[in-house]
Amino acid sequence: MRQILTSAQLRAAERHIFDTRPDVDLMSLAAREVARVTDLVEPTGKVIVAVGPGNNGGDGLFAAALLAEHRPVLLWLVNGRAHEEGLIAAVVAGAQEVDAVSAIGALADCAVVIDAFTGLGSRPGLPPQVATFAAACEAQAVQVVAVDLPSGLDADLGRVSTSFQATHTVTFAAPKPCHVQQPAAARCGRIHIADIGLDIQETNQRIAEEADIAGWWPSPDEGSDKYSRGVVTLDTGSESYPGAALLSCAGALHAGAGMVRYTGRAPSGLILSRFPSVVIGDGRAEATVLGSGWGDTDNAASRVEWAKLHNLPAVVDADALYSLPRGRLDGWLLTPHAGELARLLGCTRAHVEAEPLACVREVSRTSGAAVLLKGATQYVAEPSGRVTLAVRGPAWTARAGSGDVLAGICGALLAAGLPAWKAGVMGASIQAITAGRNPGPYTPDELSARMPSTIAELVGQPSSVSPT
Ligand SMILES: NC(=O)C1=CN([C@@H]2O[C@H](COP(=O)(O)OP(=O)(O)OC[C@H]3O[C@@H](n4cnc5c(N)ncnc54)[C@H](O)[C@@H]3O)[C@@H](O)[C@H]2O)[C@@H](O)CC1
Ligand SMILES: Nc1ncnc2c1ncn2[C@@H]1O[C@H](COP(=O)(O)OP(=O)(O)O)[C@@H](O)[C@H]1O
Ligand SMILES: [K+]
Repeated sequence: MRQILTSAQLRAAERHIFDTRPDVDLMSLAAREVARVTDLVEPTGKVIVAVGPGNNGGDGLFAAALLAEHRPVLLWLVNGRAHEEGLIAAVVAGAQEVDAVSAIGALADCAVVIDAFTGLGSRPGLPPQVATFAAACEAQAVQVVAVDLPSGLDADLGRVSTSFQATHTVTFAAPKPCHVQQPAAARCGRIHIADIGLDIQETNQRIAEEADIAGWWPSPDEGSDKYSRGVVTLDTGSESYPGAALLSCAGALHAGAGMVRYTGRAPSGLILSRFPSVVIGDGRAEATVLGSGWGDTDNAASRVEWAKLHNLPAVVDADALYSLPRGRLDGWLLTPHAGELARLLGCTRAHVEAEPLACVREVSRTSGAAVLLKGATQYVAEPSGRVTLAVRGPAWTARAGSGDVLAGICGALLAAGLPAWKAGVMGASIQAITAGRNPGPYTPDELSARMPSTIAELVGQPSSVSPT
C-alpha cells in the first residue's frame, strides 16, 4: 500500500527534515534520481532540460550537472532565471545554455527531454512558449522525463490542462493525486517513486499495489470447506436482463466463492446450463449481491430491505442503489459508477467527475457503507473518510457487463469475510490486474474466466507434494 500525499503534506514532510536533519540535501538526492532514470531511459545522446524558475528547475539543473559529465546537455532557462547554485553546477559540468528556438530545433536529434519547468508549485496550464515546446516533444515522440510531475498539471488534482506528456515521471517520497487519478495519471507515463529520506505519515488516501492484493487474497487451506470459504447469494438479473445474472455468477465463481446461490428472476435453466455448480434458491449465506440487471422493478426496496432485516452484508449495484434502506449500512458495499453516484447525491455526473473524492466520501459518510466508485480510477471510500484506490488497469474493461462481473467478485470476497472496503479494493483490483495481463477486447465473462490463473500467479502457492 502506498500513501498518497498532497503537495501540502509533502512540503510538511520536507520541512520536518529541514528542521531535524539540516545536513540532508534533498535537492541533490532528487537530482541524482532524475539523472539515474534519464540514463536508464536512454543511456547516450543529447539531453535537453527545460528549466523553470523554482526548485523544480533546481532539481533539473543538478541532474543536468550529473549528466553533463558523460553526455551533451542543453539548458533552456524558460524564464531567463533559475536556481543559482544549480545553474553554476550545470554550466561548470559542461551543460550549454540555449534559447527557446534552439531548444525546439534541437529536438530532432535529442535522446531525452527533462521537464523541470514546474513541480509542486505548478499552476494548471503552460505559458505559450512552453506549451509549444511540450507539443513539439509529443509530436516528435521524444522521451520526456518529468521531474516530480509533468509541468502544467496540478499536483493535487486528477484533472488535466495543457501539460507535458511524460514517458517517465520521477516523483519523490510518495505519489501525489495527479500521479494516480485519471485522466492526469495518463500524462505521467511510467512513475518512478524515489526515496529521498522523507518520513511519510499515514494519510487518509492511499493506493493498493499488486502485492497487497496477493497478500490479502483468501486462499483455502486444508481445513477449508465450501461453507468456510463463504456462500454468496446473487439476487441479480431479470427476465429483461438475464445476462447480468450470468455475469455476476461468473464473477463470484471465478473469484473463488465456496458456494454461489442464485435467487434472482432470470430463468434457472439458463444459469445452470452455463454454471452447473450454482445452487438455485435461498439458503444460508454470508453475503448477497443485489441490483445488477434488475432494470425497473417495483419491489426493489423490499428486496434490499430483506438483506438488512437478515443482517446479510450486501453488495448493492446498479438499480438497487436507489432503494437503500434506512439506517446505517455497516459492512455493506455500494458499487456505483459516476452517473449512479451523481443520482445518489442529486448532482451532475460532471460534478462527480470533477470532485470524485469528495463525492465518494460523502455517500460513504452518510450511508455508513463502503463505496466503490467505478471508472478509469476506482476509489473505495470508508465512512471514516479514508479512501483507497484500486490497482490501476487498462481501459479494455470499459465495456458493458464489466460492472456486473465486478459485483459478483466483490460478493464472493464479502462472503469470504473480508471487510467491505477491502472486498471493493480487491474486486476492482483483480479485474484490473487480469485485464492488464490479458490485454485485448475480451468480453467481461471471458476476462473473468482468466481471473483464476491471475489469482494463482499472485498467491503463488506451490504444490506441497514435491516430485520424487
Ligand atoms: N518539497 C520537497 O520536499 C522537495 C521539493 N523538491 C522540488 O521542488 C519542487 C517545488 O519547488 P517550488 O516550490 O519552488 O515550485 P516549482 O518549482 O514547482 O514552481 C514554482 C515556480 O513556477 C512558477 N509557475 C508555476 N506554475 C506556473 C505556470 N503554470 N506558468 C508559469 N509559471 C508557473 C511559479 O510562479 C514559481 O516561480 C518540487 O516539485 C520538487 O521538484 C525537491 O528538490 C526535493 C524535495
Ligand atoms: N477507462 C476505464 N479504464 C479501466 N476500467 C474502466 C474504465 N471505465 C470503466 N471501467 C470499469 O468498467 C466497469 C464498468 O462498470 P459499469 O459501468 O457498472 O458497467 P455495467 O453496468 O455495464 O456492467 C467497472 O468495473 C469499471 O471500473
Ligand atoms: K516538471
